[in-house]
Amino acid sequence: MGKGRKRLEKQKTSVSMKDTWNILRHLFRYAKPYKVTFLVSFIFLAFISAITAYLPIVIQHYIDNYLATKSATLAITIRVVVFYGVLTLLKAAFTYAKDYLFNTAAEKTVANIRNQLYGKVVDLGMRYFDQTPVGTVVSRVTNDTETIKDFWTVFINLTTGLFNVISISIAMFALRWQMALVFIAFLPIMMILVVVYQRKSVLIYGRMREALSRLNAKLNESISGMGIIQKYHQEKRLAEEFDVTNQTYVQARRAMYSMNALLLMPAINLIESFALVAVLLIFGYQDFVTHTVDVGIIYAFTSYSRSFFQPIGQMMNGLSTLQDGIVAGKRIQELVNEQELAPRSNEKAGSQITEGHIEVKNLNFSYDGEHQVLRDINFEAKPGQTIALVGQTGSGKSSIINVLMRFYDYQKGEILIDGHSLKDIPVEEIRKKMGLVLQDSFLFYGNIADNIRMYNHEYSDADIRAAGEFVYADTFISQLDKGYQAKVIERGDSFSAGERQLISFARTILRSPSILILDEATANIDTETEEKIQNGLVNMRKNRTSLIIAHRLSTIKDADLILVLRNGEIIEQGTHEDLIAEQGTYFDMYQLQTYQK
Ligand SMILES: Nc1ncnc2c1ncn2[C@@H]1O[C@H](COP(=O)(O)OP(=O)(O)OP(=O)(O)O)[C@@H](O)[C@H]1O
Repeated sequence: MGKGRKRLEKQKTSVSMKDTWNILRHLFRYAKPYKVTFLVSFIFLAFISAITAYLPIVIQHYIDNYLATKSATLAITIRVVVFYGVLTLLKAAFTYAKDYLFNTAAEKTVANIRNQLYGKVVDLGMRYFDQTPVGTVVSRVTNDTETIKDFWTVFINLTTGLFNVISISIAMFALRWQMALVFIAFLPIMMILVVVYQRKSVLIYGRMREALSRLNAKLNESISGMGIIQKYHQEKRLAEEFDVTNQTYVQARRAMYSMNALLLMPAINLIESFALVAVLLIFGYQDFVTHTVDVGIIYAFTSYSRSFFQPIGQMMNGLSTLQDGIVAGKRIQELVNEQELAPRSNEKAGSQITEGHIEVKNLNFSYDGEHQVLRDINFEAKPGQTIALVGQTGSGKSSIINVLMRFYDYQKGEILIDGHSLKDIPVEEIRKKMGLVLQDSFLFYGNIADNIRMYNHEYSDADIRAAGEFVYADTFISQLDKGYQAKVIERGDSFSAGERQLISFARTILRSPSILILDEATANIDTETEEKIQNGLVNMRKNRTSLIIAHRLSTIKDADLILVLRNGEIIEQGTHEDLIAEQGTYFDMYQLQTYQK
């Protein structure tokens, strides 16, 4: 498994308008279960905007109707202060509620995306993992979903800005529509600024992301190849290369901040000041001509100018995050739509495995549809028989197992188990009745007992122990301080390959499969463990059909049938004695191994 060529991740940084809509619709689908929470937070937002627009009117009213006319009493002042204070408190409380609700819903949405992506990943076929680097899959489920979270934050900021612009416009029109028009007149200039910024930022941020991903790739490659780097004194060369990539990234960032320094806040502040100056000029002129300008109104417009233009600045600031979010959303969508699923069965047929009678007829198989890996494979394993697969590396032994276990679909020929096509047997039934032990047995973080029961609590501790004893794993496990409760670190790195395989035997035998499929460990195993493994194997093979990939020919001398493979074809078959007598490839291999010993 996993020997195929990996496809390189394409760095897509721009997305068309049509795709953007599609992606947004897709992202909103994940938010659907939390729509009520989102809606309530938007209602709070509407109230907050209304209060923001209304607060200056309270002051304006007080100035123009009481202060300017010198009719303000202490009672009136206290009433205004209390009213203003209550509104401000309400705004603060609503802001808390809005932020809390919105963030809760956003976090849940992202968690939902992550769960669904993980669900999809474990459903994908091995072909997908052959073609996709692990880092890419990890990045989809972690980084891209994090980017979506930032995307939601910018989304709420944008909505806040929009609500503010609308409510402030209404307030301004209600106070002095002519003045409101002055502000609105500046909007097209703002829009031009937004478009210019957007065009420039797409390029600059694209360059920045690309430089960053190259930086990450360099680091990644260096860490995985550290042994070779140090062995061949490549440190200096790589450090120089890293520096070049690093400089490109720094340059891209410099372009980014000089663009932001120019186009973001300074430009917006300038426009805001122009709008304010225009308003003051018009007010001043009116006052000069008619002597009717109210000071309170000037106050109100001064405070509106800030709340009106600032959100547009925030919006520009968030554009790149939005773009990142869309790109991340696109990748997420691609993964969700990935069709490279694990092979499915014809569930309706629902055939069962009982005896463990395997018939492989004219089997042909290719991983990529181009290179034929198995050609015209034929063999039969009667219930209880042991079949051994031998052959040089790359001859197709693991591929036969991959196909039998339904990790990959086969294209031509047929595999029958107890007379039923393998394609008619539910995958769950295959996984349950066909016990697989791989060369390098994978152990999960936890303890030995959990690794044997595989978190299926139907099995009691006594069952676990019995399985351990049956495969001779018990001897080494009981010598550990905590026995079956001994800790297993990630991948089981604290155990030797042989010990891991023994634990894996126990895991397999506990489920009492009808068929046993075993890829014999090639790793150096001490003779004592080797002996235990062989004894365990003898016990496991009793009364069940076994298919064994053998690297040490001495271990399969008693097999009922030995298949010798070369380039995906069976070139010899028979019992050990038959093949020795034939004096062909098997004979040579056997001689070589015996001689080496
Ligand atoms: N996931 C994959 N995608 C594409 N080609 C693959 C894949 N896995 C194996 N192959 C190719 O299929 C051929 C048979 O490989 P296979 O793993 O079945 O050999 P093997 O006999 O089990 O070898 P070994 O003893 O080294 O494990 C090889 O040419 C190999 O490069």
